Amino acid sequence: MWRQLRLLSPFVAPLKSSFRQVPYTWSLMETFSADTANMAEEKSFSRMKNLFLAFVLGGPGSGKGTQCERIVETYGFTHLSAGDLLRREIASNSEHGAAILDIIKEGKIVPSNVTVKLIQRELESSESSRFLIDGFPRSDENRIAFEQIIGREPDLVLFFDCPEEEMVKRVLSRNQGRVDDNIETIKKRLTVFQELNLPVVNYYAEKGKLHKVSAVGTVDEIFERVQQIFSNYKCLLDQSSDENFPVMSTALHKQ
Ligand SMILES: Nc1ncnc2c1ncn2[C@@H]1O[C@H](COP(=O)(O)OP(=O)(O)OP(=O)(O)O)[C@@H](O)[C@H]1O
Ligand SMILES: Nc1ccn([C@@H]2O[C@H](COP(=O)(O)O)[C@@H](O)[C@H]2O)c(=O)n1
Ligand SMILES: [Mg+2]
Repeated sequence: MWRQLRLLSPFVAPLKSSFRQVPYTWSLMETFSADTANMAEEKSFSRMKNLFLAFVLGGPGSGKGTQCERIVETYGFTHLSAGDLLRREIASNSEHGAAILDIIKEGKIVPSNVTVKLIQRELESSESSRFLIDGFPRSDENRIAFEQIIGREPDLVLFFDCPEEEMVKRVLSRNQGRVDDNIETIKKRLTVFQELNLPVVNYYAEKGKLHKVSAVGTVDEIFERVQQIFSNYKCLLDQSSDENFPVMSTALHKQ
């Protein structure tokens, strides 16, 4: 708003003396301001509509991040890990940083508007046209907030299905210094996974968008399963073709 006022100051100055014109000036400025906001919203809406969005779900340690790395290398997606975005907020001492840290330590879910706004910022500021949104949505509330704020649904949802024992083993041997990689927090995260994440998985299964991938086996074996799935999305992916990454089509033609 103040930026708008500054921009309009040359027009406002000659009117200063005329008291009766002030309300008119204000309403003019508010109209300009509202127009600018509407234009930004329309621009964002039209960008969001044309993106290829894949949600990547799975329990803690199921291998989401590992497989996302492979998908990025092969298909040129941009990887947005909701957990990484939240950890970045903590590291940058931002407004919500301390509260986010407490929630992550407890293995709970951060309020959806915080996470969706972080994702929105990345989607809007990137030049990429295809995104993997990893570890999101973690609850129905997450999913609904995304639909409301971003205004659309994903094109596909990958779900890495992994036995609990294997997930615990992988998390405990991850060694990346994460505050939530300890047995107490893992137990809580597994409960949250059962109670809040799985309903989202079921929601997308009912909508026919879910692709369940067995997360048992080597990284290569699992990635082969992922490639099978992506081969069915060739047309849709080509529509979101990224001039900077023509490898997408090549990789899919190799199938
Ligand atoms: N197929 C696999 N076999 C054995 N170890 C694996 C496999 N895939 C990933 N890992 C290892 O398991 C650990 C967890 O993997 P990753 O970080 O990809 O999981 P994640 O689903 O992203 O977990 P989180 O939700 O906690 O972020 C990592 O140390 C990773 O190297
Ligand atoms: N949609 C999300 C995603 C993550 N969190 C919190 O971050 C923790 C770590 O997430 P990873 O995907 O890196 O495992 C997770 O346990 C949650 O506390 C969230 O709140 N919402
Ligand atoms: Mg991860």
